[in-house]
Amino acid sequence: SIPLRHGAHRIGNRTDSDMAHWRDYGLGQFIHWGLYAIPGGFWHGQPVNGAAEWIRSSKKVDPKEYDALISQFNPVKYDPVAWALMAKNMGTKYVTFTTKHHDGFCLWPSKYSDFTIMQSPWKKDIIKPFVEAYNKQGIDVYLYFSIMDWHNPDWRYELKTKSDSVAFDRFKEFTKNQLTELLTLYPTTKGLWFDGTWDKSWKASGAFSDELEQYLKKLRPGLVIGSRLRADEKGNRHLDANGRLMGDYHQVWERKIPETIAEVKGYDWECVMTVPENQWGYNARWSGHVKSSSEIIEMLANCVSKGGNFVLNFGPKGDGSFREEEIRLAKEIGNWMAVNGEAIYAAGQSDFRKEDWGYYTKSKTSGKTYMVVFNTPVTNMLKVNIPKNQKIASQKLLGSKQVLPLEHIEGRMHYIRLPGGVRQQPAVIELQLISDDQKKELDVPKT
Ligand SMILES: C[C@@H]1N[C@@H](c2nc3ccccc3[nH]2)[C@H](O)[C@@H]1O
Repeated sequence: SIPLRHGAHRIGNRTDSDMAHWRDYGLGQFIHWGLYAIPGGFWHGQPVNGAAEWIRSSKKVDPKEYDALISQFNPVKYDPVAWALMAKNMGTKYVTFTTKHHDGFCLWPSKYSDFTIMQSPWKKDIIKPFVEAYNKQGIDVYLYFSIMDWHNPDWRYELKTKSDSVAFDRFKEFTKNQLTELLTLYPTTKGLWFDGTWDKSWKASGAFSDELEQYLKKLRPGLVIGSRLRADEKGNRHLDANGRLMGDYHQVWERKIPETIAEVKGYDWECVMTVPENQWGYNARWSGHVKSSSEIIEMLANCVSKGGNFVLNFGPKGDGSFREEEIRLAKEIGNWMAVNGEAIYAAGQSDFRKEDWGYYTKSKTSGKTYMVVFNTPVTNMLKVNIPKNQKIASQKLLGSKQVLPLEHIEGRMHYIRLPGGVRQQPAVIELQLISDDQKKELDVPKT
């Protein structure tokens, strides 16, 4: 292997309890909120193509004109307690919240910037009440932080000259100071979600990104940081020059889900997903396909069946209120999670062969296997191929606890008959399995 000083420092996944807790989340919420929510995808009355939180860049807005949005940021409907309750009712276990997106606007009172919530009419810390409200609901908080910062004059896309490097050295110090602020002001933060690290300047800063990660983890032992922060000294990201993951989980899955379990490569991972096609910040005009709760639940089950977490994004409006579609989605997902959460929470990949009707998950706590059924066959007969030395002791519909008929076909092939009827959401069947020898004991008549 290639000798690396700033490549992966660990072979395999983290084995500590903080990471085990992260692995068990199943369902998370992402929140993108900032100045971009004010224009909401429109500029001078015209819709702007691209993601709403990128409007400054995609519309090539005059920085002074964009930054002047700060004078309009006065979210009178911001209610973190209500936000946290909506998340709780959705069944959310962790939340990732934008402290600073690419535009450089800080939602916390940073001492190192003149472009923060304190310079807006709101004049109060947004993050602190948010963290308190979510923690009160038992939801862990992760802070999103964009390394790329369009507002900071020392930011560079690439380091061409000596003066670029001098400026970028100042920028790296600024970055480290802001991250220290965040971990100090919000000590219950469980992890940092880095973004904006794809440019050449950062790829040339592998050593710094490595030292920064080690510094942050020393400041907060147990902190969870994904693979989007680091670069190795050769400019590789996510995987180092030896193909090893740099970070605690694979953070490449933005708006995409691994097709096969092979693509997961055994790493911890999470998928972050938007409701419309590609809008993270509030956009007044959602064009294209908007996902239904059924589609979102299908993605959630898909991720958990492959050992990952699924994080759904919400983009509050500039005034701090949520749009109707997102409020409805949170409710519908929450209704399903209330009945079927045991198939998602502290669950992961099962050893059953994937079938067309949907996904298997396996609970790490109950040991039970779950069938999350999306595509009911016209026969209502669900194929189940039982792995060697295992038998199904019971098969029940979650919610109704109704025992379903099990028919042996041949060999390890069985059918489970799903009750007919139209369903809006996927049905979940709980399988209680026992090993063959256990079954023999059970079959022996009591003397
Ligand atoms: C989690 C997501 N990451 C940001 C982003 N910017 C991108 C530019 C190019 C390609 C992908 C991107 N994702 C999005 O603005 C959002 O914050």
